[in-house]
Amino acid sequence: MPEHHNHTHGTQILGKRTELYFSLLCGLFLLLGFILATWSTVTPVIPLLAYIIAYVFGGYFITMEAATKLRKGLFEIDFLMIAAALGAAYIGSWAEGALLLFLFSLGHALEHYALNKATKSIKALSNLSAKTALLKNGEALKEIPIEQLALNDVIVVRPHTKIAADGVIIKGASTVNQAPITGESMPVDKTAFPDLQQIPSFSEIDKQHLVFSGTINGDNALEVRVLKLTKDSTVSRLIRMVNDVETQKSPTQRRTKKFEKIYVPIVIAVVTILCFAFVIIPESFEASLYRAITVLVAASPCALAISTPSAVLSAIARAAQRGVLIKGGKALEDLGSVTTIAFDKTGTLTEGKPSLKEVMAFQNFDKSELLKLLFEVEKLSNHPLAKAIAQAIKEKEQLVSANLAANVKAVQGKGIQATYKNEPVYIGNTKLMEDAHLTVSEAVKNQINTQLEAGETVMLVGYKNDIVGLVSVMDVPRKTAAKTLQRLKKIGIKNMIMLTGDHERVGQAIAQQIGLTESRGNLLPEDKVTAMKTLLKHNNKVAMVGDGVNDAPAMALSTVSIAMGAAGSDVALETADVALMSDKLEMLPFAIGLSRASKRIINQNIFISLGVVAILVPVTILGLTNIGLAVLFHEGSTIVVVINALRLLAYTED
Ligand SMILES: Nc1ncnc2c1ncn2[C@@H]1O[C@H](COP(=O)(O)OP(=O)(O)OP(=O)(O)O)[C@@H](O)[C@H]1O
Ligand SMILES: [Zn+2]
Repeated sequence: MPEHHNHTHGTQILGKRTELYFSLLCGLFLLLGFILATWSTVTPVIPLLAYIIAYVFGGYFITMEAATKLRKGLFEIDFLMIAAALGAAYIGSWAEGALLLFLFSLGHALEHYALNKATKSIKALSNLSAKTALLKNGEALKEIPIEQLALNDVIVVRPHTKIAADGVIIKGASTVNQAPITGESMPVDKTAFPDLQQIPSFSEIDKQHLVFSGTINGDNALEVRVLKLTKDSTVSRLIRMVNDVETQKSPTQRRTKKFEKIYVPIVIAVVTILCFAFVIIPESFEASLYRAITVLVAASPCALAISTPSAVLSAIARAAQRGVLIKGGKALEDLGSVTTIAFDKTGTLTEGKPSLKEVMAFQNFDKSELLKLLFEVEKLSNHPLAKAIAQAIKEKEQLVSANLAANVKAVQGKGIQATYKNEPVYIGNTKLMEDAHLTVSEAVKNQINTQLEAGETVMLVGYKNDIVGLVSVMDVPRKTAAKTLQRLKKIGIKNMIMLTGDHERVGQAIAQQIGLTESRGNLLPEDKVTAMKTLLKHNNKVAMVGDGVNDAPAMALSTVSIAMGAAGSDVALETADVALMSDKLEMLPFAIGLSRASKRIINQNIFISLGVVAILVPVTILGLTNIGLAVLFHEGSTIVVVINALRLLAYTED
């Protein structure tokens, strides 16, 4: 029953650990009672008194929980435990009853302690943020609480201090330790945004100019323009999301819960029947009751209840330490069971920062005019191809923006349309030209093929009813891509498929270089959806790794969506099931390996919990053990299961 492990009912008079102290006090009075009872000269009333006090301390929290649940009409483990303890008292086995309450409450206090430990690394995130910021006001600096920061405020970040807000660097260059958010241990180089006149929105700025609240500045001072309020910062949202994660149940958790719903009433029924065993077999009512209570203890599915949530939480905590946000038990279990992964190409398997290869003018169109057109139009688009083209031309030609382009509209999977000097312009693939009723001549087609042959991504430029030029770029695979895919294969991923909007041939070339099993090109976003549907039909569970640029619909459809570089992308962070905060593809085998390990541990835990019950129940029914041993094994398995789950906190890839 995961709920009762997540919060405590009743008093907290001894602070956060009241539950633990109460349990220890219970144990203390139990011991006292035991000593007094064996000390023959005292009257039996005195040890009894000690046992009663032990009952009060041991039973307090359990009774509170049982009562809350009873009010909701739920009979759960706590209720069973109270019944067992009261029954033990009735038959005069006060010591055993007190032992039961002691171990049960200790077990639970330890569970809570363990779970707190698991959530601690996540909760530590909330301590990440700086408390104050150095606000720059003209030349004056003023220290203010971060909550008072407003958008577009400029703050100064001194060397080796925490960055107090999400924003863009406007002055200075430094290295920043982003480990708290992305899990990357290497500091990242950051520079000022080049064009302070026109600062785009947060998610359109290249990450080398962005800083995040909670990360740590290196050797040089920075000036940062605040682009997000404290409550909306990446770290605040991370904390919020991780807190939500705890309340989402995994499929196994739901299944065990369902099982308990049927199982617990059966236990109650069997135990009730056992109370009347004396009717059939020659024994006293007390003997029957004793057996019934022992069976009750043995049959309680306490370990089962804690086995999955403790593993899920430990795994999520471990992932968070490495900059991987897994949003709940379902995502974790799905990720642990996929054997098929679909990848987006641009920005996922490739760097996403293509270099400009060729700019070619046709039809006597002036080349420098073509360059200018490309720069003006592409700088208005935030597609990675557009960014690369605009940036490269700008640097090469030393262009400054003249704002000659307007009305930019992205045509998904095809390119963009806009106006340049008030005339319609189209930049994109052949499909886009066809849509615009521009005929692609044989000569142009041949030129496209030449470029494709070299592995370049080709785009055409249609302007004033003519195809006036061609531009090609080349994106390179991430350095770690090939190795990562190899590792994925090793841990059991069978199908790795690339879904790209780029030309089939470019896709094939990249796929071969890095070792994908399959590549599909020329896909519009809706084709990616269709491809995903087909994959799901054949493989049942499919993960999709992407950046959300043109693959959001396909990602949404996948069993488990994985966003890369989520630290800079609001949408990806919010919508993906798993977010790799860093841009590091190599975190994928870690995340999947961890998920698989969790699945294994969950299965082991369920096996242990059910196994102990399966052995203990017949043994107790046959009267082969006493209540003390039943208590020891029952609570022992709970503790074993929790410790097994905690191993995930130390998970590393082999
Ligand atoms: N802003 C743009 N400027 C020029 N061409 C574009 C632009 N956006 C898209 N295109 C053209 O449309 C094609 C498909 O784009 P899309 O965004 O679907 O995929 P992609 O970025 O090439 O690859 P992936 O699907 O792997 O991310 C591109 O290959 C390019 O030819
Ligand atoms: Zn429990």
